[in-house]
Amino acid sequence: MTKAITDSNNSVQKVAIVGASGYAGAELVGLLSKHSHAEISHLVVSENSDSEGKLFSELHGRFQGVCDLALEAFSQDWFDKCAANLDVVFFATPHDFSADWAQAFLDAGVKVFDLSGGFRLKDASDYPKYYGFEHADTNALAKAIYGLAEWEADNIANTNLVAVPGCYPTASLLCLKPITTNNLHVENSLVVVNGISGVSGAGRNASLATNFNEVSLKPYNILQHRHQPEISQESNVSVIFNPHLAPYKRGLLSTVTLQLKIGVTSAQVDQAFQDAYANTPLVRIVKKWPEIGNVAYTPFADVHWQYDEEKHVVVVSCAIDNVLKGASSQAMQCFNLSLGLPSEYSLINS
Ligand SMILES: NC(=O)C1=CN([C@@H]2O[C@H](COP(=O)(O)OP(=O)(O)OC[C@H]3O[C@@H](n4cnc5c(N)ncnc54)[C@H](OP(=O)(O)O)[C@@H]3O)[C@@H](O)[C@H]2O)C=CC1
Ligand SMILES: CC(=O)N[C@@H](CCC(=O)OP(=O)(O)O)C(=O)O
Repeated sequence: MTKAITDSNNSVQKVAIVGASGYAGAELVGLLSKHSHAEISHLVVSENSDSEGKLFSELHGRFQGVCDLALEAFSQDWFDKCAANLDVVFFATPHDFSADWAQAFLDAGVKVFDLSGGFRLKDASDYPKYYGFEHADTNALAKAIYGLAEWEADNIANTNLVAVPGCYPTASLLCLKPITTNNLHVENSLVVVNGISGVSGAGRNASLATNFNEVSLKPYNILQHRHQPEISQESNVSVIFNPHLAPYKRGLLSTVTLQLKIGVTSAQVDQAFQDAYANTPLVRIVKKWPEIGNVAYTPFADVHWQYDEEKHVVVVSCAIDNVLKGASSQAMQCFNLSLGLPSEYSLINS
């Protein structure tokens, strides 16, 4: 049963979205436009963007009449003029932009919700290896809170810097954490995570590799994807991560396989998932294997598992919309938690 959504908070936050011309930023603009505690002050793109000066709704036609603000170009001047009047900024930008600019917004008293990977990894030395740049701000990195909404609600509510999880990590961790936080798995055993994503996961800028005519179904970035250390860090197990790209627009599915300790029963496994998700309206325990078609364009995550008690193997699968639960709607959940609202506020029944 879904819990009632309470709203005793009267504050209205002035927000800016940097990266509003992109896929994740655009979804966020749509969600924030109907949020009763948000007033969109600025929509921002890069300094030399082709989109500067265009109306947001000109670029993303389905938001005509929903948000018709003009896109502004980010620069030091923009920051000096606008940051002090903001309460909140969302970065839906490249990872290095977030790493470079978060502290400046924090110093100006602005809460930061970063949808990129700029603040997700605790070990700064992973940034050159997995992201291709030295992290500019290891102090802020150490303070950032990982924004997996169903698992980190209290920490998210008490920070000014949220690292919103990656899309594959969101689905993978929702599968893994009920098992690993209860220590049901065999320590140091092989944990395999297979992920599959539609092409919107690669962002809006055209590239041959993500051109619809070029994409069939194939693994990519095997044994080197930047989400491997993120999933391992947040599940506390070292995982093998196998991402796949498929020819559809929206949605992502992650299926994980773990070896459980001898003696672990089906009842224990079921209980671990019930304890985690019985009261989380946006994570649905479903009775059949999850389908992308049931979650695409929604903020829901659908989770299902099967345990073989004789082989001690559990397989868990989770489907999400990569741009929503994998990015923008999870950022909204974090924003809600920071305001003391239920994380699903304005995301369901609205
Ligand atoms: N797509 C997805 O499924 C997911 C994306 N994310 C993350 O969200 C972020 C955005 O992703 P996505 O929307 O897909 O990417 P897009 O490529 O679609 O959009 C990127 C946005 O960032 C803006 N931008 C680029 N450089 C700068 C800069 N230097 N200063 C200010 N703005 C800049 C672009 O504006 P313009 O080009 O007009 O200048 C554009 O609005 C990324 O970090 C991504 O990893 C996270 C989870 C899932
Ligand atoms: C299909 C595709 O290319 N997906 C992207 C991941 C999505 C994304 O934008 O990454 P974050 O979740 O880390 O922000 C990739 O594999 O790099």
